[in-house]
Amino acid sequence: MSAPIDPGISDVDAAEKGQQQAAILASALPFLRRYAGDTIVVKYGGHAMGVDHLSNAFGRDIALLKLVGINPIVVHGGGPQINAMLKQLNIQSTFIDGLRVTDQSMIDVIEMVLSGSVNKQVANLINRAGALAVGISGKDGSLLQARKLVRTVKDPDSGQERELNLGFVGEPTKIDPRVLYSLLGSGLIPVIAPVGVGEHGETYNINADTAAGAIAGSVNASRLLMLTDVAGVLDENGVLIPELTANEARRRIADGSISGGMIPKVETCLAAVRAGAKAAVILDGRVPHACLLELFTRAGSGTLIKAE
Ligand SMILES: Nc1ncnc2c1ncn2[C@@H]1O[C@H](COP(=O)(O)OP(=O)(O)O)[C@@H](O)[C@H]1O
Ligand SMILES: CC(=O)N[C@@H](CCC(=O)OP(=O)(O)O)C(=O)O
Repeated sequence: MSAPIDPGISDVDAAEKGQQQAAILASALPFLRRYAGDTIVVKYGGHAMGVDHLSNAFGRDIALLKLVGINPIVVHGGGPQINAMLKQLNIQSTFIDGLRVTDQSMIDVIEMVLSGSVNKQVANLINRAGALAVGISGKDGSLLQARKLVRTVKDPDSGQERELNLGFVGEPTKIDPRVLYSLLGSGLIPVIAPVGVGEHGETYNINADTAAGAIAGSVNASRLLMLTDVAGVLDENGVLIPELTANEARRRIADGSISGGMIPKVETCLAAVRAGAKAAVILDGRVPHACLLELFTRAGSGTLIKAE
């Protein structure tokens, strides 16, 4: 009998461990069959990006999905990275309902951070894990077409509607998915920065959740996974809500128990399932291998928002 490779592990232990690993792999079979050939859009959040062991696990998850015959498309954020760059440049920014008010002095910086450093870092994470990812901006191939987002609020005193000026914040008007199909058809993984292009070639800053939802709808993704820095949507006592209907989501946004950055996330999930995605999940990006846990185990996690 040959000696075990690791002197600390006996042959019996190694065989047992091998059996366990094989059983785990085999238990993924029904899930692999369910998603084979499907397109899955993953929103990779700014906060979930900052930690090395989590981002390496994310890169490996996406590479693994591709290598088992699923088509992942990654849309990334970069809010914290934009904050850091604006701070270095002494530019203040404010948020309204989770959206960064974006003036002329910021839009070039935001485009540089999102389409430049962050986009390439995310693609590189996946490439290092053994699959081939290509980083593009939403402007490439006119993928993410947009117009200025108009938000109105009711003035509490007069009761009249008034327009908020969010500057160069865009909302998607049309997705041209040809560049995505071209990359997917060549066995590549698209990694998209949430920067949109207007009718006259102008650049728009699009919330990454919103961009991911619009893209998921346009390619009829079977799942939209939104990785973030909390367990999912929490109720007023901080307890995870495992499943959310459209009505309950709207009620919770109106009563303020869903606020800030969670608003675009939930609105996006609702819009994505309305537009054709079969389900959307808000997931805890602080958990290593959150994507694999969600797709390949019965445990699942986070908050599921389903088509009604
Ligand atoms: N009901 C809620 N459940 C969970 N998080 C919420 C809720 N309401 C507001 N939030 C806030 O939304 C944040 C997630 O949004 P955001 O910071 O934009 O995430 P990301 O950077 O991952 O896109 C949470 O960290 C939390 O502070
Ligand atoms: C309009 C708007 O708010 N755009 C976002 C784009 C990046 C983003 O959404 O990043 P996270 O997913 O990391 O939050 C911003 O400027 O921060």
